[in-house]
Amino acid sequence: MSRQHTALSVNVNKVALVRNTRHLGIPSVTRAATLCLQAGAHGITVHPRPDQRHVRTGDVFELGELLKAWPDREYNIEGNPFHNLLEVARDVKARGLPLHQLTFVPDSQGQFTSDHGWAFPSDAQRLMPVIAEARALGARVSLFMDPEPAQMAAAKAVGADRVELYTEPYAAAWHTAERDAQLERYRAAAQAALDVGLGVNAGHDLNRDNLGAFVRTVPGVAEVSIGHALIADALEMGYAETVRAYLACM
Ligand SMILES: CC(=O)[C@@H](O)[C@H](O)COP(=O)(O)O
Ligand SMILES: NCC(=O)COP(=O)(O)O
Repeated sequence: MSRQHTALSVNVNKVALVRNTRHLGIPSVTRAATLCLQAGAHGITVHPRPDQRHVRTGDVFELGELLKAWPDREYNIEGNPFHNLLEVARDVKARGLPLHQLTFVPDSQGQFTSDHGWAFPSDAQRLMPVIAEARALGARVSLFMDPEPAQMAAAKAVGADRVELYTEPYAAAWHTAERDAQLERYRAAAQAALDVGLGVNAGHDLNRDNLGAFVRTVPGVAEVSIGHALIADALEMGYAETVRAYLACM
């Protein structure tokens, strides 16, 4: 039986990070997204952090306008629903822009980068109303989660549609003897998610080396969102060749 297709969503945060060091508008975030979509990326991811250090609210709207012209591609907006994410999502919806998926990430304000998932039962009560609001806006809700099989039923119970498995521990183990043990953790977590009816996404520090083994070993990965390594590769190879290389890994 053939393996399920995994979508590649390109996170353009790091393009905005470089752009924000001057007031010249280059490199263009929308141009980067266009080139990635033209090369076959299945979607675009943004993580508009409250400190606006990379993708900013205006970028979210401009990318939404861009994605209107690509109706078969997905827009994934990540962030903390207890900070700015829902406000951004309400504005996206009010402007009639695509709002396909909201990925809830439990980052603190000004966090260096995402480094953990939601925890149950402690986060359950506060997540339920914000998940309900996001779904009422028409978005699929994905919860950023550590690869803990025992947590997946709780993620389903609070109303999530998917989980995004936080893959930094896997990526960090790639060149070590822990690689297979890490892969087994993610395989078991994904299976637990699938068993309770959740879709499975994955992301953080995935790259051209570690991506193939992940999607071949972990069952049912619907989408990977990749930013840091992919944009670093694009500095050397260009967006189009880089996206094609990541697609070939899958
Ligand atoms: C949730 C997640 O893993 C990504 O959004 C990652 O945090 C990218 O954010 P930065 O580009 O700010 O590191
Ligand atoms: N959700 C993960 C993401 O969007 C990108 O993470 P990274 O590849 O920048 O680590």
